[in-house]
Parts: sequence; structure tokens; C-alpha cells
Amino acid sequence: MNITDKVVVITGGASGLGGACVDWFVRHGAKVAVLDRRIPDPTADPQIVYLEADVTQADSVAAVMDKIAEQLGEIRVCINCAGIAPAGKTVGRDGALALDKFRQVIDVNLIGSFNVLRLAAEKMLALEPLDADGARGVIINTASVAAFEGQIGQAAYAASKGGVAAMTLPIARDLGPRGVRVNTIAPGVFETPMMAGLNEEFVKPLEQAVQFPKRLGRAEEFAKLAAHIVDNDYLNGEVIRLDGGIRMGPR
Ligand SMILES: NC(=O)C1=CN([C@@H]2O[C@H](COP(=O)(O)OP(=O)(O)OC[C@H]3O[C@@H](n4cnc5c(N)ncnc54)[C@H](O)[C@@H]3O)[C@@H](O)[C@H]2O)C=CC1
Ligand SMILES: C[C@]12CCC(=O)C=C1CC[C@@H]1[C@@H]2C(=O)C[C@@]2(C)[C@H]1CC[C@]2(O)C(=O)C=O
Repeated sequence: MNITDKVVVITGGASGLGGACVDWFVRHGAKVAVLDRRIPDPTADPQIVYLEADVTQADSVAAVMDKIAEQLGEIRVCINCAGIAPAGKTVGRDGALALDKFRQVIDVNLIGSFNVLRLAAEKMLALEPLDADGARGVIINTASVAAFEGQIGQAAYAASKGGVAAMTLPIARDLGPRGVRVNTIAPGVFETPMMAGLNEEFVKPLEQAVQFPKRLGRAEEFAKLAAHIVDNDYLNGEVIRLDGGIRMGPR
């Protein structure tokens, strides 16, 4: 799908990987709406529509989708980047991990992604196809290499991202017959505010664990893959690692 003039909804677009997608898609002629629970100064870029919502909330996300369709037009692309990555061992110094902490990570990363994509897909399915194949839209989710190699303290995070990876194919099967493709990117370790604040002592070994190039991923590299997924009409139902070949160890 050519992205020029297409409406692209990006969750978590106020920061990091989502923010890089916002920049990339705006630069390449898309109309971008950001859905985030934390909105930057809305006057900063008049080309972008910022809407505040929590991805876990059914009603407010539905209202935001209506508003985007009203303000920008036909929603053709949805990129789910909103997520959280708190760590917590199953049984730590203070005892068993609080169930609410585990639930919150599943709620934001897994249920939040599904909530957004189901409502975006509903909008896409109501649109006319764009080409002879019957293409109506594209959905991109963000998992993590933790879906496959969760580290110590990442039971909740790995479970949430494993869920995102696992739901990719069945959702592609649900929506494919009606012209919507669904793919997931599983990033390795990227330089974003989520990683900011980690000192050299933590970052160096992570960089060394990457096969090549020996550095953290750049957010723009994530955006480039998202753009390729949108552009390549034959890519569907796939989970794509973007990780420089890293395989995470236990810690
Ligand atoms: N940075 C990294 O190394 C990696 C990140 N990821 C995943 O990529 C995605 C983006 O991560 P980063 O850009 O690094 O993080 P980030 O912390 O820079 O950005 C996350 C954004 O999501 C928003 N957000 C969080 N919870 C929300 C909610 N309930 N409703 C609406 N918005 C919400 C935040 O406000 C923030 O703007 C996340 O899903 C993360 O798990 C996956 C693998 C590696
Ligand atoms: C980079 C990690 C793992 C992959 C992912 O999906 C999200 C991440 C952001 C938080 C990082 C994750 C990681 O690799 C371990 C660290 C760096 C984590 C923040 C603290 C962390 O657990 C650590 O410092 C380990 O030494």
C-alpha cells in the first residue's frame, strides 16, 4: 500500500519507536494520528493530530477512532507501539509478584494492542478496497524478542509479548479475507526513552550480545521496517525479529 495521503494511527506515538514512526510517516506524506496516554505540546507539529487515550479503555479508544475518521478521513494503517516494560521476579525480595502488576502488563501490552487493532480493523472493513487484490488496510503490532527469550524478571512482559506474537496469525486469518493484513515486529534492544537512564554498565553487555552491528537499534530502523510492511502487499501473518541477531540470555 502506498502511504501517501493515507491515514495512519500510531499508538505510543508520543515517544520512542512510535515517535520515530510518526516522523517517518509524516515525512513520507501520510496523515498521522497519535493515540497516547501522554500527549506532547500539541502545537509542536500542526501536521499531526494528537489524541489522548489509554489503550486499555474500550470506550475512549472507540471515541478516538471516530474522531480520527472524522478529522482525517479513512483509517488505512494502524501501528501499535504503546507498551510498558516493568520488571519483577516471580518471587522477589518482598515475596510473590503482586498479581495486579502482572495483570497491568498484560492489560496494556496485550489487551491494549487487541483493543486498538479490533477498533481500527472495524473502520478499515467499512472502507472500499484500494486495489484489485481488495486491500483495505494494514495493522502492525509491536512484540519483543522477550516473546521468545524472556529474561529473569520478565515473566509478565514476556507473556504479554508472547501473546502479541501468537495472536498475529489468527487475526491475519480473521481479517485477511476482507483485505486487512496483520504483521508484528519483535524488536531487540533499541535506544528509546524506555532504555534511557540505563548506565554504560548495563548497555555495554547488551550491545556486545548483538551479532552485528554491535550497538542498540535506532528507532528510525524500526520505522523503516514498519514502512516496508505497509508497502509490501505480500507480507502477512508474520512476526519479524528486528534485533541485529541478538539472542537474549537469562539476564
Ligand atoms: N525500546 C526497546 O528496546 C524495545 C521496546 N519494545 C516495545 O516497543 C514499544 C515501544 O517502546 P518504546 O518506544 O521503547 O517505549 P517508550 O516508553 O519510549 O514509549 C511507549 C509509549 O507508549 C505510551 N503508553 C504506555 N502505556 C500506554 C497506555 N496504557 N495507553 C496509551 N499509551 C500508552 C507511553 O506514553 C509512551 O509514549 C513497546 O511496546 C515496547 O514494549 C520491544 C522491544 C524492545
Ligand atoms: C531491552 C529490554 C528487553 C527487550 C524489550 O522488549 C524491552 C526492553 C526494555 C527494558 C530493558 C530490556 C532488557 O534487555 C533488560 C533491561 C535492560 C530492561 C531495562 C532494565 C534491564 O532489565 C536491565 O538493566 C538488565 O540488565
